Amino acid sequence: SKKAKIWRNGSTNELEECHQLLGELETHQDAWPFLQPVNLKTVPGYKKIVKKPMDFSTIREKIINKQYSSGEGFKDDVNLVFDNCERFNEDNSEIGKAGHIMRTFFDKRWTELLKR
Ligand SMILES: Cc1ncccc1N[C@@H](C)c1cnc2ccsc2c1
Repeated sequence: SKKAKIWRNGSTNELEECHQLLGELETHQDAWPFLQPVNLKTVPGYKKIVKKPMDFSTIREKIINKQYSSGEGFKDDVNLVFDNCERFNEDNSEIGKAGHIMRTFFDKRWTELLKR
């Protein structure tokens, strides 16, 4: 059978690890642009430019509703948040800068999570 991935704390419950990491993302000081879905009615162009909107509250709902079968699906949605941010926002804008900071933070914690 597929070898169980052993996570940082020895748990094989990777979705619990993802839930904990989501909490760290949500409480990060630079998380504010990503906490709720972008309002497609009030942000001009967003609906057309960003094909698959994603945000931390939607990811939380998906964890709670067991819509992720593995940590990979969680990781892909978190990266979608940051990819959408780069697509729509200038790198040197307030939101663009927050996205780069949050992506760097996530990448570091994700790597730590995958180490024994
Ligand atoms: C992540 C993102 N990308 C593009 C546009 C918006 C957003 N975030 C929303 C919450 C948002 C919506 N409105 C404002 C107004 C000032 S910052 C901010 C942030």
